[in-house]
Amino acid sequence: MSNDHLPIVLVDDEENILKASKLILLGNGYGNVVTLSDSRALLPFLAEHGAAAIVLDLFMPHQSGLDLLPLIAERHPDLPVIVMTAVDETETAVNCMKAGAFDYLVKPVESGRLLSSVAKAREIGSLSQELSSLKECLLEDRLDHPEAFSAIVTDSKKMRAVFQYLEITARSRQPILITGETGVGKELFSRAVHQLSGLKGNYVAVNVAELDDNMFSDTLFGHRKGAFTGADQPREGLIAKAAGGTLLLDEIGDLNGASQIKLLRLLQEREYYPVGSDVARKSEARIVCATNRDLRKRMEEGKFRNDLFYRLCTHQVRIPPLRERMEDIPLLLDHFLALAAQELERKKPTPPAELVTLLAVHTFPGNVREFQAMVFDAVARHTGGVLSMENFRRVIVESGASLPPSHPRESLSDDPLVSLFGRFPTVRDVEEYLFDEAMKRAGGNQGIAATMLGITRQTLNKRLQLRNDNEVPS
Ligand SMILES: Nc1ncnc2c1ncn2[C@@H]1O[C@H](COP(=O)(O)OP(=O)(O)OP(=O)(O)O)[C@@H](O)[C@H]1O
Repeated sequence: MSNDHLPIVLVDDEENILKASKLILLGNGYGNVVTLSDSRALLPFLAEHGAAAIVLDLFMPHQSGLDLLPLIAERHPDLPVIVMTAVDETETAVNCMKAGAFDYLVKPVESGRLLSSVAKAREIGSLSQELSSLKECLLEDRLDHPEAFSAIVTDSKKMRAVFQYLEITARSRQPILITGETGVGKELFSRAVHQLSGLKGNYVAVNVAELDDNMFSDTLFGHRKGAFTGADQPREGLIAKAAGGTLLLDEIGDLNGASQIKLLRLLQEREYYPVGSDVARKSEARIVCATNRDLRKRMEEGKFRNDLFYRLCTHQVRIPPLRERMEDIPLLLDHFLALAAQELERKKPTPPAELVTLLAVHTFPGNVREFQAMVFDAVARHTGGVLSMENFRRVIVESGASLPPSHPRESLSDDPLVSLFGRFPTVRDVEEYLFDEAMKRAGGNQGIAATMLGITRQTLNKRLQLRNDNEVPS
């Protein structure tokens, strides 16, 4: 749960300082700032309302900041406290930090310094609260809003952990990065994040891989009338369209370099300039990014900026590929059979009992999207009775059940056969593998290899001969 709705609490016995600090914060987008001139009111206030961060004076009558610090740390361990004092002594500063202070500012405090400290404190506080909630949720295996995930058909524990993580992080103002191979359902997750966020504005999605830098600025930031030739009318960008809502930047791993800098600025400053305008606009849209690329690899290749990656990955989820959650196959099969039957206006066919076993040997490089297409095609070809396995068999054999290049065989080490052959092997695959292996270990001696294989030398010789004859010369 994000702490954005909670107040920033300023505690100081000097009214002037309270007023000045409050004005600085209000003028910079902090809508909820509470001032307390009597330090004794702080703990009861926190117990009733909570806070996103506290700015605390040290020397106050009745209850000093130094007395309060350990009490706050004990009762509200995730709450960051910024100490703001006239005492410029290293020893005091060290004592405060030891007692749990998040930062130490010496009066008079420059407004930029106060703002950056409060912004950091709020961010850290939010993350630490999220972490505590996440631990709690995982320990209790709890899901508070299962309805947000109703479009995602699954029976997988890995997916449930992703749901739990998103429940906690969806309300934060930080961007969320959703990664996963093509067709795993990233768009569905992005919609679930929007629903969970409680934001009332629009959900807007855009594929940024298709945009060059000019188009990126124009599409996201909009333009002023007359900003460039042909700009006869002003254009509202997608950030404005998604104000108070969510903007999904899909295929973020393919975003061009120049636009990456603009996006980083947008995320850091939360403001942007429409094309042709020098008046900054506040961005009120929550950003979700999705990609099927490996962003770390893109960084190593120099195609994705490090600073943008680290800005995006505060909240990051990886949606597991279908082959890592084969327990989803029966549910998805049933779901897509019903969907296909409804769409094609026919009776939902009954799948043969062995179909799930056949599907389990496939590695689904196109993930759920591929599976959905397979089922729809089978239902379209279905002529009555029990659903034919033939269509599924053909697709699996034709695909060679090969893995996408980004996922090498080692990643499937939990299934030794798939790990060895890249798919569930045919008898012929196994036979050829065994013959080659035996010949290798026997140093090319057919007699020894035949003994190892438990067949006669003649049989081995015949099989090898046959294979050589069938091999297409390269
Ligand atoms: N768990 C699921 N339950 C039901 N439908 C799903 C599930 N996962 C994916 N789908 C369906 O599979 C299709 C592909 O999903 P989606 O477009 O969200 O994938 P993606 O991860 O965004 O892919 P890409 O990286 O190619 O954009 C959609 O039709 C989606 O509705």
